Amino acid sequence: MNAIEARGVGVRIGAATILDGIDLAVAPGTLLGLLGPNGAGKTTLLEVMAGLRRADRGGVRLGDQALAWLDPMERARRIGYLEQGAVCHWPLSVERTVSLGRLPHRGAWGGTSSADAPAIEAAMVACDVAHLRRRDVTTLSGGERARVLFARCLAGHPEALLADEPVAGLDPAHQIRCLELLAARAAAGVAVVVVMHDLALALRFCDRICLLSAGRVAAIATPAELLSGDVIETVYGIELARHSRGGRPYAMPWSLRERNLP
Ligand SMILES: Nc1ncnc2c1ncn2[C@@H]1O[C@H](COP(=O)(O)OP(=O)(O)OP(=O)(O)O)[C@@H](O)[C@H]1O
Repeated sequence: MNAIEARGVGVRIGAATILDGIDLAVAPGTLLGLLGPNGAGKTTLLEVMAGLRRADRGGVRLGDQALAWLDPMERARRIGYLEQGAVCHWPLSVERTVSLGRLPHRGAWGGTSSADAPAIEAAMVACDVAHLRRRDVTTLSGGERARVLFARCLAGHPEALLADEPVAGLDPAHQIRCLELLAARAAAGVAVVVVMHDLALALRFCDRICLLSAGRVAAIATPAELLSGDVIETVYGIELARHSRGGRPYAMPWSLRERNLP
């Protein structure tokens, strides 16, 4: 059974169709990259899959249950959502911020459990922010803050993890570390969806890639399958430089197909 699945999801805003009949199933143990040009609908789809935005058509299933019928606390416990932009509104310490990822596990009376402290510590270590634990999150650099918010998400041990551009703003070492962490969560049985713009990293790390274009699915395939055709070039209007390493094909954006930019 799929851990999380969008079925026929359609979203309209005013007169605009933002998403149109999206079917996307993510099995446990899969790291799925959600890619596509700016404005293709990636964040909108992730918000629908996280239960943060209502679809006008279709819906989302988490395991064998309709997401819309889940109690919000259970939904927060089972789905980890990392929003785009690494925004922290409150001047909390790093450790306290990461501990907020455990809130959905609190009982009706708000009590902590013995699983909280190890989960918080492991998430801080995994995201390389343990040394910042006493710092006020609002004083961190953008990349440090992004890692803290990622740690908050990991600390909740969700069964589906939806991350919107988690590697944006990270240096190359922390980008690789972040994607290795997501791959490790997937290997542990989590269904992971990661929105990204870095084609080379997506092709390198993701098990499958869903390519969105103007609110529709242009392709869902493995990196090798995608690179055996030209759907990536067509969707982005670019030429790729193709390579392979250790038998695994990858590519990087090389040039525009048409020079119609200013
Ligand atoms: N409140 C809104 N009113 C009008 N249009 C909106 C609104 N919210 C989103 N949109 C439009 O919906 C489309 C999809 O937006 P979305 O943020 O999902 O795209 P995206 O693929 O995540 O883009 P990016 O790669 O730039 O982050 C865009 O054209 C955006 O302008």
